[in-house]
Amino acid sequence: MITGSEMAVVDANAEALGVPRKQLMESSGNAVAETVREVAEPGETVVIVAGRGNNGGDAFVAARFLDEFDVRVRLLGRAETLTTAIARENWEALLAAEYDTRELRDSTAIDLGDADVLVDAMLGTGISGDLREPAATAAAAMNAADAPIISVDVPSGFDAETGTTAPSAVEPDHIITFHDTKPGLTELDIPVRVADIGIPATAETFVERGDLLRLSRAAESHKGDHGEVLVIGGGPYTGAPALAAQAVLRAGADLVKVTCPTSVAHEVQGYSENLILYPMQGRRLEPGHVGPVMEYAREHDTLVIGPGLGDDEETLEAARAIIESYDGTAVVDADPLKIVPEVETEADLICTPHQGELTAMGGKTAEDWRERRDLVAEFAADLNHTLLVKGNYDIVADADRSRVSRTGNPGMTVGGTGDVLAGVTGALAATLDPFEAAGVGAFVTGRAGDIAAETYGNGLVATDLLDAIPQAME
Ligand SMILES: NC(=O)C1=CN([C@@H]2O[C@H](COP(=O)(O)OP(=O)(O)OC[C@H]3O[C@@H](n4cnc5c(N)ncnc54)[C@H](O)[C@@H]3O)[C@@H](O)[C@H]2O)[C@H](O)CC1
Ligand SMILES: [K+]
Repeated sequence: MITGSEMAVVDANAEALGVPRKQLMESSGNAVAETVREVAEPGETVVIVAGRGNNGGDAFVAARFLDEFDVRVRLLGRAETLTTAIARENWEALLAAEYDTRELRDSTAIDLGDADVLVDAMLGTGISGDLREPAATAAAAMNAADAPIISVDVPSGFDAETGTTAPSAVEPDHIITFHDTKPGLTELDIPVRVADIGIPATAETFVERGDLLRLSRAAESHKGDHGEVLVIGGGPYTGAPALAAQAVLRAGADLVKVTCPTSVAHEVQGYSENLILYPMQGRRLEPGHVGPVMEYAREHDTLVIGPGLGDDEETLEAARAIIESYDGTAVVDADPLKIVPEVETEADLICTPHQGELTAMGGKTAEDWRERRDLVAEFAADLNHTLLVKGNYDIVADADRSRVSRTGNPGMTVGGTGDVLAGVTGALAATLDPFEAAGVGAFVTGRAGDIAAETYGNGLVATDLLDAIPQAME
């Protein structure tokens, strides 16, 4: 089962993998035509009611595939109002070949009188709200007609996000849906056929450009609140927390604060005047810092804990206390990763180990990415946290899902790119769920590395990635 918005991601990912939407539409339309052939008898009249988007586009393709079949096809639609280029191209192909197309200007005068079969291609996954005119009147006319109705993808008026049906919706007798069934569709108790439209399986496995659609959706639902992130890092390594914090800002968070030992505060500040510091007395994180750090932590949407902290025993003890008393989303990177398998916490952790850190945590790795993905997924389920395992293919998994991101390049083995990844992921986790944040974080950071490599090749450094993050998120 797949929701309408998830379908849009997969669809755009298919395009990124070289299978453009117009090609998918060709398969969709073919499948619609096949269903019509099953429902209609030779010599009958099939009336297709087409909407303005790609749902209508599917029907235009279907009309072309039905040309050789012994039925009369009449197509009702409004060419000048089509909203997508591929629907328009398929409409124009019908006009050029002189198919029987008719303008549907006024659906109060819709004439379905001689139809033996109706095809409902008005609205698919692109619907928002109840049916508006002229679709509502056309739906009523179709429902009132005697002919069986075939709905394309979903009944027009059905919301593939929530699985709810508008009162004015088309009431079909058959549904031909694409790629996978949609939530609530089978509960309608109408025969549903699912057509394979040639979307590569990896359009759902790989994080690709389509996944960036999640960013605009998150921006809409969070209405201007892009999150506040606290980075807890620094000690033996001074640059790491500063890199992570700058990555947080580049990835679009509203505010970042860094809590780091006073011994490195000056250096962290030196990286950027945009960073706000909460210094902790001393040279490294210690158990005595936990109280005040937790107070800061509660004021933020997400934490990034680990960059540059080091592996001193007391530091790890403090890190453990912080993670155990936190209940939001936290990205855990570098040395504190090794304590994750033993921590008990309400927090949602996104752990970002490289292969070595993964094995130190007790996880397993393999040469083949599919095997590695399965091993990481198993380990994520054991931990009950999200894992983002860095490598030439980054593997992201939580207790029940896994994804693979293929962006990035060998130049990124330079120090500091992991800190950037932790920051980007921490920023994204303020508006996305942890699994999505990890997937998009891996994709965006690798893509920023690819953009940086265009200029610097193998000589790229972590700060080059920072500048490329906004472009990598487009
Ligand atoms: N996902 C895939 O892989 C493929 C899906 N295909 C088909 O495309 C539709 C979705 O197409 P889209 O253009 O996004 O939207 P729709 O055609 O469903 O509708 C958009 C159209 O409708 C107008 N509109 C929105 N809400 C309403 C309303 N409440 N009342 C009236 N009109 C409304 C809006 O303004 C637009 O003009 C999917 O379902 C599949 O059928 C392709 O085949 C490619 C592969
Ligand atoms: K439809």
